[in-house]
Amino acid sequence: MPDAADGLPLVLLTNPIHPEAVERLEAHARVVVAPDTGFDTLRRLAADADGLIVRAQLPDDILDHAPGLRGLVRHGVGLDFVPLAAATARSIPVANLPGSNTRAVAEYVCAALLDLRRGLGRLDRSLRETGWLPAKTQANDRAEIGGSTLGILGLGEIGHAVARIATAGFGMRVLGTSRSPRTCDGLVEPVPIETLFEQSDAVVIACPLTPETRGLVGAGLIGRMRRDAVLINVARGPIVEAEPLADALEAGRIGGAALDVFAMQPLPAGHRLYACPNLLLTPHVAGTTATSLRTMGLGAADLMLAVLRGERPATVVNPEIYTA
Ligand SMILES: NC(=O)C1=CN([C@@H]2O[C@H](COP(=O)(O)OP(=O)(O)OC[C@H]3O[C@@H](n4cnc5c(N)ncnc54)[C@H](OP(=O)(O)O)[C@@H]3O)[C@@H](O)[C@H]2O)C=CC1
Ligand SMILES: O=C(O)C(=O)CO
Repeated sequence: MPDAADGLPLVLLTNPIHPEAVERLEAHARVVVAPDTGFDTLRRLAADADGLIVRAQLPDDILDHAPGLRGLVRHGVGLDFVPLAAATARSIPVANLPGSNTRAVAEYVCAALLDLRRGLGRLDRSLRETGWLPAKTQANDRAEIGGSTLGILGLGEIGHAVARIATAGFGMRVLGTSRSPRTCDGLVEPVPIETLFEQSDAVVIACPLTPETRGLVGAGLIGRMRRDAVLINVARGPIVEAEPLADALEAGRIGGAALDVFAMQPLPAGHRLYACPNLLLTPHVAGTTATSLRTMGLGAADLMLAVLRGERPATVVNPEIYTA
């Protein structure tokens, strides 16, 4: 592995990662954790970096500030956090960790679906704040999940995992829309996106953020949802337009929603979404469990060490740099 001035290459982490992963990296590299993820901080620290492990959005021009960078590794799946085209133009390998947090996200989807349907959080707050009210005023008037219809937009790792649990665990009918025709081993009925929104009791967004998916779920599709249907977004905030969603929730035109991701993260204080009824908000944690953090950390460390040894990382997403 080529040496930096003090004998070891420098790996910059945008955020802390699992301690075992840091230990693995430190056997071969110096590790620096950014004190914050402000773009100026990341640009400044990138100046000396040989490798960058990414858990936060990077500025588009980060590579202009990282003359010695030899590889970018995404601690997770979504590639919208990294300037992929710029890295490819500079022949810098980019790798990610497909499947590393799939189960965590699928379990989150189930938790959100159950809470939106059964209202455990709401009932807990009511019991503590108001006391024990007559059962009929507290009863959940929503249908059971079993036998209802789930719609999944994006039938990749997460979509497939959710479909498996929904069919085997809940006995749901599952509809799906994806870029390539997919049935997830026959578990999913492929349908056009309009049908997905019209016929589903719950819609899960599980596709990447791309130019095609940005703003895809707007007033048109939200307006097609059934009155008691719920929307769960675990993918990326900009795929779902916040204003028409807030309008629909406030007017009671849909049954509820759960959002783990937002166009602006952190979701700014005072944002309209905080006041919407029947809305569960979580701070981009669907893919984060003790299990997935260890898997992602060790996976990212191994990919980075491969890059620093001059090897092609196993999950490189811009393989064309090796053939050009
Ligand atoms: N909230 C969180 O903590 C997490 C969020 N995520 C987000 O979830 C996304 C999906 O993750 P994952 O399932 O692991 O990724 P995958 O790449 O396995 O799956 C994404 C799927 O979306 C499909 N897709 C792409 N474009 C469209 C489109 N325009 N319309 C419909 N489907 C489309 C892809 O189709 P095709 O197969 O044809 O390419 C693919 O099947 C990630 O990109 C990331 O942004 C991921 C992990 C954690
Ligand atoms: O893996 C991803 O894309 C995530 O969003 C995890 O935080």
